[in-house]
Amino acid sequence: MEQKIKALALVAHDNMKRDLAEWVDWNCAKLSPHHLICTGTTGKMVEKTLRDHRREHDEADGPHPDLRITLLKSGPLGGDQQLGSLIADGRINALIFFWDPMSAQPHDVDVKALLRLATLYNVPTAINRSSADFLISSPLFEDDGYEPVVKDYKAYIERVLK
Ligand SMILES: O=C(CO)COP(=O)(O)O
Repeated sequence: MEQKIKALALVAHDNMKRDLAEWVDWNCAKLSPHHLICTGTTGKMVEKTLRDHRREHDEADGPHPDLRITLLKSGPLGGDQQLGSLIADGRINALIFFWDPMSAQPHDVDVKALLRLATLYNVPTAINRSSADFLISSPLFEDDGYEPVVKDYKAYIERVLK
């Protein structure tokens, strides 16, 4: 049976982009069937990595599905916020975000907001290579029936203000 297409968000800060490129290269076959949604510069790198991988491994891997990849704005120019908005709309199934623990970012508040929304909406999130390895190799990654539970915020929404 065909696997359901997931919307996978991929993001990396500049110092972590090499790590993400290696991870994407290693996981090309698992990622390729899905819709990849990336911040701008990360997306360009992910797309190049996947195309190079396919060119090199063409015969070994057999026919490839078309790449589905969406490039949002670059992170510091609003890409993290665009991704956060997609999460709030329930349109992201997993977030792989290799953020840089050693450098301050000009858009630190956006980074924090993105990670906050991913937590709030219980989106499976990986923040480094080992957690990304665990996420993509989990049987739940292949399980089309798995729906993360989102807390019921009805009481909060309907609270009476004095
Ligand atoms: O800054 C980012 C995430 O916070 C990533 O943005 P780029 O993919 O455009 O480099």
